[in-house]
Amino acid sequence: MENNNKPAVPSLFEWAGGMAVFEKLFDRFYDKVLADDILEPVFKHMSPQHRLHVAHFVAEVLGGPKLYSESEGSHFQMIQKHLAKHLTQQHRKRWMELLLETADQLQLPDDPEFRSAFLAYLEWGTRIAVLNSNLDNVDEDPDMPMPKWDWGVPGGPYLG
Ligand code: HEM
Repeated sequence: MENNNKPAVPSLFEWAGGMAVFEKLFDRFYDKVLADDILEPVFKHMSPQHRLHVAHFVAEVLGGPKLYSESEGSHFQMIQKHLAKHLTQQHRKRWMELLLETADQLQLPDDPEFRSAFLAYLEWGTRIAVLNSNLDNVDEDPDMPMPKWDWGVPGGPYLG
């Protein structure tokens, strides 16, 4: 029988703390990127909106509002932004390292359930970014939907 008293499972976006958390996370992160020897050359020409767009993209993937796809871009456009950037595993690893360091500094939830899902998405997304960055074009539907990431095997946060 269905248990109607079960609390609703929050999205990863809600559990992380909402949009202000994502905007601050990527703002601090790109400050670090621009001060980093390995990543600065890759990002030195990024637009002033870049950090906000990436924050909104990731927030949307994790269950947040559709700010990115409804007014800033699309999954297809995001893929296009990485084409021919010739990213390496060294770039990707430093990107991951700085983002996770920032997440710790801003005290994003550090429960195993949230962090394993968050890390899984970042691993997936950054590896695809590297793959696409070594292509000149991709044969994808321009209307392809945004990816959606959820809690995975744990199914939700540990609520005690
Ligand atoms: C989960 C992983 C990632 C996501 C969600 C993501 C998302 C995005 C988005 C949304 C844009 C477009 C921003 C805009 O509209 O201004 C973008 C552009 C870009 N991304 Fe990523 N990205 C990821 C990983 C990476 C990695 C690992 C690198 C390199 C180490 C990278 C390098 C770039 C570059 C160079 C641009 C173009 C910047 C410019 O406009 O000059 N991305 N990314």
